[in-house]
Amino acid sequence: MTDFHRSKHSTGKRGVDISGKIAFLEKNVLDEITLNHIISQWEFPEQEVIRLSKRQFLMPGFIDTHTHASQYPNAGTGMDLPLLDWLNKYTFPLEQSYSSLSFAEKVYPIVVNNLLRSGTTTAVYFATIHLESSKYLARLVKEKGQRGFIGKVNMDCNSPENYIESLDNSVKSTEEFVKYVLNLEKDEGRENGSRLVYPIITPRFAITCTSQLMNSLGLLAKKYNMPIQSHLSENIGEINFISELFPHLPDYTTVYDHHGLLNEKTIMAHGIHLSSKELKLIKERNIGISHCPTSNFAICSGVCNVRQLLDEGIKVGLGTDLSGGYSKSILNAIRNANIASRVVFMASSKVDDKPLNKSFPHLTLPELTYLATMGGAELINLDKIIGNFLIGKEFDALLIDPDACQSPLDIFDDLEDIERIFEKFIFLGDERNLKSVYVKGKKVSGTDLESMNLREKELLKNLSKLDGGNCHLCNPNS
Ligand SMILES: O=c1[nH]c(=O)c2nc[nH]c2[nH]1
Ligand SMILES: [Zn+2]
Repeated sequence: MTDFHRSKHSTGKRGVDISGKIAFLEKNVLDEITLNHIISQWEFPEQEVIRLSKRQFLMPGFIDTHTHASQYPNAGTGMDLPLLDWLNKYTFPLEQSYSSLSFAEKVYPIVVNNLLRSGTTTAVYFATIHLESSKYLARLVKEKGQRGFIGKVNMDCNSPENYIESLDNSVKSTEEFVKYVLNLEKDEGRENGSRLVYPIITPRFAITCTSQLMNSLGLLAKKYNMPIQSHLSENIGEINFISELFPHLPDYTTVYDHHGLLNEKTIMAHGIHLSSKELKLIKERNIGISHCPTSNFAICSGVCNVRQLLDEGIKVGLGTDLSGGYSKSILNAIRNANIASRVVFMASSKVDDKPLNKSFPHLTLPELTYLATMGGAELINLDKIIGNFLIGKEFDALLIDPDACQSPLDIFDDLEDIERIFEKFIFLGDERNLKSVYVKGKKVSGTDLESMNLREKELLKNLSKLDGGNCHLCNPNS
């Protein structure tokens, strides 16, 4: 039996307390007598105990360390071109549409709802260059109860004429955006735990930012002690263009360093084609790499050697990189990170030297799970607050139901233990298995009825075959 509890009433110690923090953990609660003992010991009301069924379990929420909310409408399309052509043909024209706030109002709620539904409790977002639409995304993330880092994108060169900012405007509107996001939670005392939404400085990449803009953004990040995100070493054409633009600097990583953009709060997406000198600099500056394998495969950017990054002691998290990556789901990123690590191994070994039937250094299930949770928390410097279930951390969690209605997992009772069920969820599961999604102790999404609005319920009812499974939709009496 596994139970947890959330109390709103008392300041006494609780499973998950009123500020959404984990107040205690108890092991081996195997019968009602022990449970009742714990209930009275911790003084919480019986009706607030949530009992998990035999095979249900909790895991930390997923952290998507790199995604473009604005590119969501393109997800699943446009995979026929490499990065720079892909940006020009598909991505910039879509992003330009967010000059209209009403376009953002149509798209962004769908993005945030869908990421939450996929178990992404924290997302690090790129918006677009547009101030009002970016502010709207930050408001929305907070309203929906997701944890988020929101970046107003900066681009003042090498960009389409209808999707570019002046240097002056870019810096001014970024500072306004930062102040706006910082003020969103101004009235909510920090005794309620960490904030939910943070601004993040977002030079798109060194191709679309002048030296003056990058310098100014580095100073702004310093002034407000803010994180920074960008793209690094994703594609060979991109790297060649960088060396044409910055011939006086030795490599791509140094370009960012030279402009004051690398520190322990910097997240760089991709980092596929890095030299050993660049790896050394990345380690020295303690920046994190967001590994985006779905995108790396989809637009043929390359295969990132995550084992090497980890061996160098570099922080790594996972990113979906919508819409270079076609999937919004971190489960999908985990699966592609697994494949990428095997591709790296197979490409680097002669089958004669290292027979594939011996153990090989692909990423393991614990490592993949780590990248999707604690690894991400380290990148965003929230590793003391979220990422696992230590006492005192905030409860960002997924309640997984392997037996959910129309679950893609088949469980064979005679064969399974919890490790196998967990592995099956990671490789076969999807949002149908996410019964509840919690951020800071509050349920923000999930398949159970209470968390859905009417439209969502109708939609799910239509999708469901009403085949007598065990969810409320299939079986209203259950
Ligand atoms: O995958 C990517 N998506 C983008 O939108 C982008 N912009 C610069 N570099 C990029 N890479
Ligand atoms: Zn990206």
